[in-house]
Amino acid sequence: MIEMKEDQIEFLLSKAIDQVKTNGEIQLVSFTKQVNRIDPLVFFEAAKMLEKNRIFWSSTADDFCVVGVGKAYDIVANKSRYNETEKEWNKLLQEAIIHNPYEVAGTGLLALGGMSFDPKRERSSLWENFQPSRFTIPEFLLTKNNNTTYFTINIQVTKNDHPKQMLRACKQAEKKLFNTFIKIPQGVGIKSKEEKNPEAWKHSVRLAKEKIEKNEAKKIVLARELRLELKNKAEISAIIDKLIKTQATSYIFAFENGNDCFIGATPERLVKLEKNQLLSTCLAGTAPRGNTKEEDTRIGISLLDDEKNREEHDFVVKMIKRAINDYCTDIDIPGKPVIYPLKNLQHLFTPVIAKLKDKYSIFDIVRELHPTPALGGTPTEESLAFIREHEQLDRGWYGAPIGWLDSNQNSEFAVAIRSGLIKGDKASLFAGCGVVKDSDIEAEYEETNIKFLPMLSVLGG
Ligand SMILES: C=C(O[C@H]1C=CC=C(C(=O)O)[C@@H]1O)C(=O)O
Ligand SMILES: [Mg+2]
Repeated sequence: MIEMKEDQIEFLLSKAIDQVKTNGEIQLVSFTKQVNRIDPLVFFEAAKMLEKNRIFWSSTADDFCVVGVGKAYDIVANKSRYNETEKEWNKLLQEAIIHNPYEVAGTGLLALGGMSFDPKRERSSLWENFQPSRFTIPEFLLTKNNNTTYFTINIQVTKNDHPKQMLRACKQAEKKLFNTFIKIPQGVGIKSKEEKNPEAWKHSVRLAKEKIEKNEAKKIVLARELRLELKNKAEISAIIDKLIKTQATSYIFAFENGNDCFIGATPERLVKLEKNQLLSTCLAGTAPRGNTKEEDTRIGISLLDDEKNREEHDFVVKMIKRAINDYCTDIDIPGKPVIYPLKNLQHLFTPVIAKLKDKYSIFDIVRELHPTPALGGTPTEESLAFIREHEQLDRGWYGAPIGWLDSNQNSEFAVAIRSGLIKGDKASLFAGCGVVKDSDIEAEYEETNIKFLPMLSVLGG
């Protein structure tokens, strides 16, 4: 275990303080060490003691998990959010003093965050605590990658700081965070459920179909909301715990903001970058799971051959192919989808592999990909305009890119679906579906009902 000595850390902090005194720039100091294994969820629960916002992210398939606590710095952006964020991130990296001897993805100086689905839509009070785009460099970060665990402390240094005091504060926080006696609380259960305007939603599906019949669009994704009242204030770690246990092939995420928490289990990768290796996913087209193995296989086979679902899916494949074409080489996309099974439903899935050209970054790709026709539609602008006009819901961060990036050019973004916004003892769950020319309104309605299940079931519904 390589660990930095205290006097070395003190030296780095003093150096950083001196730099702030001379150039007045935002100065981050980051140091990482390997630590003994700890359950990231126990760490997340222990972090409650510090009364700071927490972020949870796991990609179960890769045995990868990061937990962020507090903020060393927030990159908040508005209108041209990709450019603004990239510029600020690069500037922070340029000035930062980073001690991270491990070239391991997800360790060291890292930002976690997300953005709203549509920056042109006015923000409603539901999402008042979630900016149009925010990436947090957490003060404390636990990373679990391939069975090894790392702990990073990120500090924004100011000119009046004292290295010794800072070190003492860090050590105290660290002690609290690594309290392994912490127990994960129980869930709280649901008191009541209310579907928000199901008839108005069905009407908007009818209007979307009419628009498609008139050839003004080919696909429009429409979402709706399920409001819940919980029996008590939600326990975020209890929800994460259940999501991990029930949604083994999804990303599990939680972004806390005071009393609010945006949380979910999404199967949809937007993009993963390891240096220049790019992975993306086309995921659209849905059917339920069967009750027996035979029924399940039969449903899967008919989903693969179903014209309506294939059309929904193929719009996504075409768009992603086109979107990355100028930015990548060696693009490999199979000609046919396969089945991606989840606990409550199954999807059509086409993986995308490519190499990112040197001059481009994760921000270029996220900007080009979002929203794919799995969440927006085809053509993009027409479908977005329709959603703005007819959807009864402020999507906020639902359906938008969420993820992380580190200082070693690794990053991963998912599309925030199968999710909900928790506000104390209230919750709003979101689910949408792709409307195409052969859509049946009642069948689409049923599809959204199944898509509520991953969140609904872990909340006790
Ligand atoms: C919009 C959602 O799902 C998308 C992703 C996969 C399949 C979809 C579908 O078949 O309609 C949707 O495009 C959602 O879960 O809220
Ligand atoms: Mg669908």
